[in-house]
Amino acid sequence: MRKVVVITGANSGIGLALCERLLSKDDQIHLCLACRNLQRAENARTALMTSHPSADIGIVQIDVGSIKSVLRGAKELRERYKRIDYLYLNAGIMPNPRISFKALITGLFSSKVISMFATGEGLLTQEDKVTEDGLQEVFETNIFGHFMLIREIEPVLCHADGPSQLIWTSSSNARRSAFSLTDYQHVNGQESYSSSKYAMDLLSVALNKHYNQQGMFSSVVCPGFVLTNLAYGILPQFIWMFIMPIMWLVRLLTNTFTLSPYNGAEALLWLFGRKVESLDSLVKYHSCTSGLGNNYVQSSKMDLEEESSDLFYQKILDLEKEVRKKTNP
Ligand SMILES: NC(=O)C1=CN([C@@H]2O[C@H](COP(=O)(O)OP(=O)(O)OC[C@H]3O[C@@H](n4cnc5c(N)ncnc54)[C@H](OP(=O)(O)O)[C@@H]3O)[C@@H](O)[C@H]2O)C=CC1
Ligand SMILES: CC(C)CCC[C@@H](C)[C@H]1CC[C@H]2C3=C(CC[C@]12C)[C@@]1(C)CCC(=O)C[C@@H]1CC3
Repeated sequence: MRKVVVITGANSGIGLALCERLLSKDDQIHLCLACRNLQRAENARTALMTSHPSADIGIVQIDVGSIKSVLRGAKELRERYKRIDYLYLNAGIMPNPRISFKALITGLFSSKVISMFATGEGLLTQEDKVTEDGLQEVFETNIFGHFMLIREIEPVLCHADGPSQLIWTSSSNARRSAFSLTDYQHVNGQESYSSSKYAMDLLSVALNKHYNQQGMFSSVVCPGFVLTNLAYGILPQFIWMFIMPIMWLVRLLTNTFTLSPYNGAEALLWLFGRKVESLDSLVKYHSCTSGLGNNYVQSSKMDLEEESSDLFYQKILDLEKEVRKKTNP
């Protein structure tokens, strides 16, 4: 039977590169592009069909920043598929990013220069806003919408006849100090992206604890720094192209400058087909590119305590209840 692979945010960047690479690895899969914009999803399907003419590709409209859309999209997935083998939780935003050039210049002359390039720590702030659902946009898009999607399609993800995998696109920018259990949506602060990506680590650990016995396994990936629409929101594309030689030099310092979506998708692809017994819930998988341009996957321990993961899980379950009450009074 064909493996069913659903990917959110599949129409561009890392998501689209992952689709290309999955089809090259296994052309027998059924790929489902879960995107908010149908025209962009159609364009992506056309591009994928050009390189893989016999590919089996479906589309489902899901805006993970809208509860209504997630519920509608999830219903469609439940009706369409008996089982989903892989769910890549990849869609993500970093709205209104601002670089602190002062921090960048200071960082260049400090001992933290390598970690600054690897994680972007201290260099970026964002401006978040409240959605129609009354949630912080970055939290809802990057985390909560995806969580609701998982909960809604649980019946097709959890089965006795073989495991299913959840694979989150997190970030090296995920930082414990940007996250607070008392402000898990990051209402107060300007590092909503970093906070949401840290929350992803906490959630993945909790999901493993609650769902492994039901056959569902969750992993977290860091794709490195990749030049995609997300990066073009930080600096215009022509500037990135102009400083490309500098970025290749930075690659000599840190293997996290993967730069191309193809390279960034390395660890996401590596997890496809991996035996779930070999995965460690407390580990993140990093896409890495060497100075010579070779790709490989590296793992690192997550910076968290299981107790925080449990507490966050309880909070997200409470929020789910509240949101469901509002949606179906
Ligand atoms: N680029 C980088 O350096 C890094 C990126 N990441 C993560 O990788 C993931 C993919 O981003 P990347 O490929 O870089 O950037 P892109 O902007 O190219 O891709 C983001 C994808 O997410 C989709 N998306 C955004 N908001 C929503 C929404 N509300 N509902 C459904 N889909 C949505 C976008 O759709 P649309 O085209 O309609 O906007 C797009 O397909 C993100 O989670 C990002 O945080 C992690 C580490 C580094
Ligand atoms: C000369 C150039 C190399 C200078 C670029 C400086 C910064 C704009 C970048 C250095 C590290 C980058 C980075 C990200 C954004 C751009 C940088 C801060 C991310 C935060 C983008 C989104 C992520 O998920 C992680 C990235 C880490 C590295």
